Amino acid sequence: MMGGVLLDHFRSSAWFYLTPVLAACAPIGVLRTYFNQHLRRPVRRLLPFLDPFVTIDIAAKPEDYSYSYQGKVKSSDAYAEVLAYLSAVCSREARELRAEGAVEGHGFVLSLREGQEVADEFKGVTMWWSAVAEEKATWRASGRCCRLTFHERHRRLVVDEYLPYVRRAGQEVTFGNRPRRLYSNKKELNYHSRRDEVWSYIDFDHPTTFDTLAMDPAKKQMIMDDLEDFANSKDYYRQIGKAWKRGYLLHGPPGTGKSTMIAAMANHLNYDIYDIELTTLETNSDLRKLFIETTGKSIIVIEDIDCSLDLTGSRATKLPPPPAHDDAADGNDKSRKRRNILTLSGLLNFIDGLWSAHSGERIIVFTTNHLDKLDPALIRRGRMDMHIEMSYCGFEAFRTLAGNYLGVDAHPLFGAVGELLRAVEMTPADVAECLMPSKRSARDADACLARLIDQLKEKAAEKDKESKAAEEGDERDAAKEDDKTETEKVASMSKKEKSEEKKQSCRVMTNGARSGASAVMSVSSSTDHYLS
Ligand SMILES: Nc1ncnc2c1ncn2[C@@H]1O[C@H](COP(=O)(O)OP(=O)(O)OP(=O)(O)O)[C@@H](O)[C@H]1O
Ligand SMILES: [Mg+2]
Repeated sequence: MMGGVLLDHFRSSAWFYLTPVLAACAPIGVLRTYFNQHLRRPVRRLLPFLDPFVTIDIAAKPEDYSYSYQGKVKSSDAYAEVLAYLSAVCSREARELRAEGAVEGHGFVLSLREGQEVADEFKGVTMWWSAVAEEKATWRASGRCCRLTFHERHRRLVVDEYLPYVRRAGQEVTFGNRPRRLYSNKKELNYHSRRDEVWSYIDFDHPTTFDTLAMDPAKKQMIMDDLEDFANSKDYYRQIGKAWKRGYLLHGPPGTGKSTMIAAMANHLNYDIYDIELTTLETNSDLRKLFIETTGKSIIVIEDIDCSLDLTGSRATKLPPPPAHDDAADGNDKSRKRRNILTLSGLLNFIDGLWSAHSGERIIVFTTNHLDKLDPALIRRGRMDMHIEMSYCGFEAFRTLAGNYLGVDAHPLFGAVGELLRAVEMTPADVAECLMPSKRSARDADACLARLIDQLKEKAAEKDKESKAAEEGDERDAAKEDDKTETEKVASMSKKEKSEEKKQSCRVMTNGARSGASAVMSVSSSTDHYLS
């Protein structure tokens, strides 16, 4: 009775139907265990013989779906670099392409449409790239990926050489496709700030080139050669064990073209510029943070370094005087900051400390109007490899400016200008100002050159006046000096006479008071006092 009730209950429950299914599945589990334990390894060994090709997927979105601050999924760097690399290969070979706006700049990136394949040659080995839809696509990510297929025997070549090469080449394509940038540092930094939070940038579109830069042609050529040599010397720097960076110190009076030279350098090498405003930084770690967030192929500039910081003198941390009432609550924080303030040694580390050996080439440029104010440690060779003096306008520099502003290479007034430039000092900025035609449409060379000659003559007259005044001043000083020497002569004569008198009086006294030495001393000292 009891058994019948239980049987009815079992029949009406789910177990009645599940039990046969479970019984049927049991051998599958047993089989799987058996396969894992005994067959998996030999089968894996056999696989390369059956299918010798290996595939690597480079996904559009990284696994961790990192978000940018606007809430968008950040595209994987590697994927963007591979796409940029493949863009050139695709444009040659593929028949069904997709064109997308480049992540940076205004160009297009050509990529494969899904299911398409292109072949790429590397060191005589053929690699196949195809576009596939990723299996793990989610609502967040489009799930596209580039699949690389190659023969098993080229595994090491692909991993060690080909993939790094593809990334590097992709970075170069991306860099080359976008306009150059002028970065400037933001004021508020914290240790965890990302790159876009420490630097802001605008497109750098400065028209200056070495052709339009006015300076001595031989010096200009030397600088251009040096820059090119540096940019092509990656292996050399590795071989000699030096970080791939070079320092240039530009010094000279205001308006001689130091900033213009930096623009010409950036345009010549096609590098970005990072302009660091030191006065906005508080600590050495701020500087380090900025530096770490710079990229290769860049010029890091600190303008007017003598004014930016008190960097002269000792390398020791210079602590500002403590505030009068530093309340306990924020006292710790303040004192921590004060102990870690931006120092000369911090700056030296920035130039050639260990962490300056960042990937990629970097040029560091300092400018100053006062070379003599800088600490020798800061500008010694090796740190600032090349010292470039930007000087007043010479004739060759003037000819460049005349070409730029007036479009003339020769003119009857050039001779007069040349002579005057030899006699007076005028900065290229001032010369350029004179050569700027009042009406841009009509470049009136005669009028501009005549204006320049007038200015130069004015300067020459001023210089004459100054030198005459200086000569007169010198003569007056010399006359004063003569008067002074006369008076001094008289004074010294009377001093001599008086000391003679004193000696005689002493002799008299000594003779008179042979018995007491102290008496002699007192007399002589009172005589001295009198004389003085
Ligand atoms: N060597 C030069 N070649 C061409 N243009 C020049 C040159 N020097 C100066 N100029 C002109 O003068 C302007 C000012 O020059 P620039 O700002 O480069 O001078 P600077 O040496 O950096 O001055 P400062 O020391 O005041 O910063 C430039 O915009 C440019 O038009
Ligand atoms: Mg300047």
